[in-house]
Amino acid sequence: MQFFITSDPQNVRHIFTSNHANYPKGEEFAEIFDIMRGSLFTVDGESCRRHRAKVQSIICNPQMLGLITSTCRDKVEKGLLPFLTHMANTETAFDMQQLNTRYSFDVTATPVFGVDPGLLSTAMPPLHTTDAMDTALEVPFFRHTMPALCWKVMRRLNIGPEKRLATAQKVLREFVVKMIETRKAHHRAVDQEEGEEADASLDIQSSYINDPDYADEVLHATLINYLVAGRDTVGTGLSWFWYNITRNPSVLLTIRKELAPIASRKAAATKGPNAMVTFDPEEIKELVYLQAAVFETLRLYPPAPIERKAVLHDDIMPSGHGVRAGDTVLISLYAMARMEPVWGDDCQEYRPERWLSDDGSKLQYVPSHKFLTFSSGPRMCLGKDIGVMQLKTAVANVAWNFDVELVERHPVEPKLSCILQMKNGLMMKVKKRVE
Ligand code: HEM
Repeated sequence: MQFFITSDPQNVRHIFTSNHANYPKGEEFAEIFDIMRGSLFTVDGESCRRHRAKVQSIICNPQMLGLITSTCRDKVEKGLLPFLTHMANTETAFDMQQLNTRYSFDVTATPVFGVDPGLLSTAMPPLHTTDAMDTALEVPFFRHTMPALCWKVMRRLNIGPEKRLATAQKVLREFVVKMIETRKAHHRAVDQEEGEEADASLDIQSSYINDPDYADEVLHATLINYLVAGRDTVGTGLSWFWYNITRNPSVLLTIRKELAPIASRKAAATKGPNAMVTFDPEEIKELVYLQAAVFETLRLYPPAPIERKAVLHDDIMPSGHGVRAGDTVLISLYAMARMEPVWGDDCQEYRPERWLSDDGSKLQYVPSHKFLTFSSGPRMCLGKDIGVMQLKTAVANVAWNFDVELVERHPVEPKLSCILQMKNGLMMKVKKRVE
């Protein structure tokens, strides 16, 4: 098998849009991510169209969007801010990456299962499930880079990284089964109490449980797919955002300037020693600089740093390179963000202004084949607006109420994984901000 590796936006447009039928995810992709096999993430063609339509109808439903938004608001106000207040009062350093994992896991899993896993509660429970998710995305990175025969032999013998992966997959499946059971028990209890009146509360899993297209294995894969789509991307994006802010403090000042008019309207209602101004997702929706700062992080540190496609038929790329049926195409989003022909001389700099019109009042249109962070074409991310809302809400609330600093000499570097986490976490300190 041959790899064709590219970071050329014209090739990307060809692969993801103009000739996308020739570049499916392919059978090997489904094998590499076997924990999600049968879910939208791993399928092509007609099956993909059916899965996508179902996901779209679920997450675009206004009631579901309302639940996702209120979960986000609650987790920020009752989880994230109290935790940071405690860290500020006790002047304790903490791992911001781990905190973001707790936040993004809870905001994702609560609407998916209709049960709050409570990772962001004051008890700070152990992170067995999220650790398992990390492993479930780390080991496939190595599967991408070695001949399939090698990792399949290791899987058969249950040795090396494959042994870790098997354990992680078991933890994840058990978690999903437990959440399904918890929800069913809740439904039964409500039905008994209220007789004929069915439980009208909302969650994503209920839309799948009685659907014959989603038998056990596919149901589990689908629910895990939701967790990965939401938790890994948002959590990772947040960590790199705070890292960028510690290196570019002027961006934080500009974000606060944009938040100030909303904050001053709310300040009168929030007096008291530990009082904080909090921002609802709806209130900050239109803030363009905040959005630009988030996009700039997602450009430089795309949570999913590589895309992989199979080649069905021989083809010629816009760059003039030929690919053959059976080849594999890899696209490095991380490299693309750092290429002068794509983003200009200052491509390595963290500069939210590149996203704004000259007077700074509007976001500029950037085509998705250049800003590939949410993918492009018919397989583009379905949760982009949700993810951006969850990122902006966490950022606005923390940015307004706290000063942040990186613990001195803490080594920040990416981990080798299908998700761009930090290898050593992100050790930070926060101080309660006095205006
Ligand atoms: C910062 C946040 C996010 C980023 C950067 C992101 C990025 C991506 C990327 C790169 C893909 C394509 C994956 C591939 O080609 O294999 C994707 C697909 C997808 N995303 Fe997101 N995502 C984010 C948040 C979310 C959220 C919050 C949800 C759910 C509510 C979501 C739902 C989906 C779904 C369902 C797909 C599959 C589309 C398909 O395969 O046809 N995403 N996302």
